[in-house]
Amino acid sequence: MALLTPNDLININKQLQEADSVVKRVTGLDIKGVCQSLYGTSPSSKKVGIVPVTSGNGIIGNFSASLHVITQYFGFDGFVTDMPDVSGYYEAVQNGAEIILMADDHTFLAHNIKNGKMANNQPCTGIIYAEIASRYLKADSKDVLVMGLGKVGFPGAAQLVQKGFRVYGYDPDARLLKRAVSNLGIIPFDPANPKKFSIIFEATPCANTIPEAVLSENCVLSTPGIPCAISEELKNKYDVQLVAEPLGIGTVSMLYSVL
Ligand SMILES: NC(=O)C1=CN([C@@H]2O[C@H](COP(=O)(O)OP(=O)(O)OC[C@H]3O[C@@H](n4cnc5c(N)ncnc54)[C@H](O)[C@@H]3O)[C@@H](O)[C@H]2O)C=CC1
Ligand SMILES: N[C@@H](CCCCNC(=O)[C@H]1CCC=N1)C(=O)O
Ligand SMILES: [Mg+2]
Repeated sequence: MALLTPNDLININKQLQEADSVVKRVTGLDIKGVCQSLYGTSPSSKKVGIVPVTSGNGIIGNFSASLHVITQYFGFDGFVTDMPDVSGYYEAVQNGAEIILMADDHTFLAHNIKNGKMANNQPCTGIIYAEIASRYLKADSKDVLVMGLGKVGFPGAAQLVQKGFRVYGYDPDARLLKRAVSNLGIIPFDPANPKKFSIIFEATPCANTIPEAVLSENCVLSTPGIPCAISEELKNKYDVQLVAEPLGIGTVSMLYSVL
C-alpha cells in the first residue's frame, strides 16, 4: 500500500487551487463540475466527520488536517474529531456527522450514515482522473493510454471504456494486463511499438512511467500517481497539461459519490 507522507500534503489548499485551474483549462469545468457530471449529484454542505485512525503505520501528519481543508474547499462542513479510532467515530456521530471519512493503511472510505452509501478512495480516484482526461477539449482522437492497471488504474480504464474511448493499457504485471484485456477489452500497449497520444491516464507508484515516444504537444496527463509519472523536463518540452494532486480530487469524488 503506497502511503502518503506529510511532505506530499504541504499546503494542500494551494495544490488544490493549482489542480483546479488545470482541470478548468483542460475540460472547461472545475473539479466540482466534473464531480456533478460524473455522479449527477449537486453541491452539498453536509457535515463530514473526519476520524483519525491509529492502526497499522498510524496517524500520517497533515492527513486529517488536509481532509479538513479539502472538505471546506469543496463547500462541505468538515470537522476533525479530537479522539481517534472508535472514540473518534462515536464523537463524529454524536456531533452530527452525516458522512464519515476515515482511512487505515489499506482502505480510505466515505460512509454516508444517512443514506447508507459508501465509497472507496481507490476506484473513486481512478474514475475521476479518467473522467478529467476523457473531457480534454482539445483531444484529437478517441485513443487514450492507461499506464497502471491496479486498484486505481483498472476502475479508471473501465470508466474510459464505458465512455467509448479506444483504450490502450499497459502494466508490467502480466496478470493485471491480461485481466484488463479480458474483462474490459482494452488493447495491450506495446512499449516497444509506441504511438503518440493526446490523452494519457497514469496510476502507478513509480516515476518516469511515461515514455517520451507517447507524448504529443499539449497532451493531457491525468495522474494521481505518486511520485509524478513525468519529469519536469519532459513536461515542459511537450507543454504537457498535467492534472496531479495528492488527495483532494480523489476525496471529493468519494464525497459526491455518496450524496
Ligand atoms: N492522488 C490521489 O488522490 C491518490 C493517489 N494514489 C496513488 O496512486 C498510485 C496507484 O495506486 P494503486 O492503484 O492503489 O496501486 P497498485 O499497486 O494497486 O497499482 C499500481 C500498478 O502500477 C503498475 N506499474 C508499476 N510500474 C509501471 C509502469 N512503468 N508502467 C505501467 N504500470 C506500472 C504496477 O504493476 C501496479 O499494477 C499510488 O502511487 C498511490 O499512492 C492512490 C489513491 C489516491
Ligand atoms: N490512518 C491515517 C491515514 C492513513 C492513510 C493511508 N492511505 C493513503 O495514504 C492513501 C489515501 C489516498 C492516497 N493514499 C490517519 O488517520 O492519519
Ligand atoms: Mg487526488
